[in-house]
Amino acid sequence: MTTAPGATATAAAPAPAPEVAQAGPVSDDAIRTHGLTKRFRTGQVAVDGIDLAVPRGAVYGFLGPNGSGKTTTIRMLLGLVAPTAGQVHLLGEPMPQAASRVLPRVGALVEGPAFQPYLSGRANLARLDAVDASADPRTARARSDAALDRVGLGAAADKRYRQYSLGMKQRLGLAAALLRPRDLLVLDEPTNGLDPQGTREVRHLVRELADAGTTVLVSSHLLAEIEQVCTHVGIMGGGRLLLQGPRDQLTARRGSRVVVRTPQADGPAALAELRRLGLADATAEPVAADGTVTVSAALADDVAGEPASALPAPQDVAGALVRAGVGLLAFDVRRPSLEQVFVELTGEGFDVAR
Ligand SMILES: Nc1ncnc2c1ncn2[C@@H]1O[C@H](COP(=O)(O)OP(=O)(O)OP(=O)(O)O)[C@@H](O)[C@H]1O
Repeated sequence: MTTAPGATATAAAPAPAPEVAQAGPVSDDAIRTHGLTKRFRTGQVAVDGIDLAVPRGAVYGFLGPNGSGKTTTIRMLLGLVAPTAGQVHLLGEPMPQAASRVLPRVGALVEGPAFQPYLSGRANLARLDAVDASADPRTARARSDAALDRVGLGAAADKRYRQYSLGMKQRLGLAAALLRPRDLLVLDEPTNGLDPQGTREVRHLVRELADAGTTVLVSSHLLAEIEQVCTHVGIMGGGRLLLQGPRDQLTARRGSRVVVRTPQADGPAALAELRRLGLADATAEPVAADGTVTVSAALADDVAGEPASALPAPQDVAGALVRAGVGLLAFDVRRPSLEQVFVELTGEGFDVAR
């Protein structure tokens, strides 16, 4: 669990060396793992051979229920925990060998060394900034203030850390990750403890950082909270990476349906036409109070068991219905949410603990 937000994992890292030849296989991804595995002494395999691929420039939602292995994976990515097996490349360089070169370019919000409880938020950031050998001490105050403002903590900058709410602590952890420009941000449950407004602000911040060219990996067990900001998604379950890829493709491929509303009299014709077009699972809902009927059918290849090319495009379905004389009051393509995809894949609710 990520309960106590703490300092960045990068705070104590030395300055980046000048150009150094890359070691190991070169990948263009911001994060790449091969067979990454963690077996704890208890015998529990918390992470089970995962191949994570986070393209540069992506906002990668690293999602999964409590206990699915997200935090353990993130700790291995950052070199905070040694993998039992497998490899990690960050920004094209092998970890942990290249840690001193790579980590200064990586901002992280992870459970870790606590902030000093009796120091203010600003003073805590100043401490972290001071151990960064590459940071100019003359501009330390400006850096801390900018980071505090960015996460909405400007007004509480002089309050002691111990008086911060959980949400304020979480924001300070984010501010620490943002003390300097980063190529990659790794945020473990950044919305933990935040109210809906704070959650929206984090989403906004993530989008802003991504627009400025930073790759972001953001973990959450609350899928709906984060999925709207992601370009890519990886879903963990029981230590395995169950699904990974561009967000739109993941929901487009599974369980999309065309949904058509017609006058009641046209319902049977609509149903027949959808079946004739080869769409699976065509069903009609009971007639609504306004005398209309909603008919739907599966549009996705894996549901129909057909290659995608064999299925008509949505606009062709609409055209065929009109040609068949069906009165169209509404025509829609409904994609499932990521949560529905997850439930379909695992047969479990998203919040089920292991
Ligand atoms: N140090 C440890 N020793 C033994 N088992 C551990 C250790 N740390 C984590 N685990 C176990 O490994 C599994 C994965 O935990 P992890 O914290 O990585 O999950 P998570 O997906 O981040 O969950 P959450 O959303 O609750 O933070 C859990 O079953 C957990 O109990």
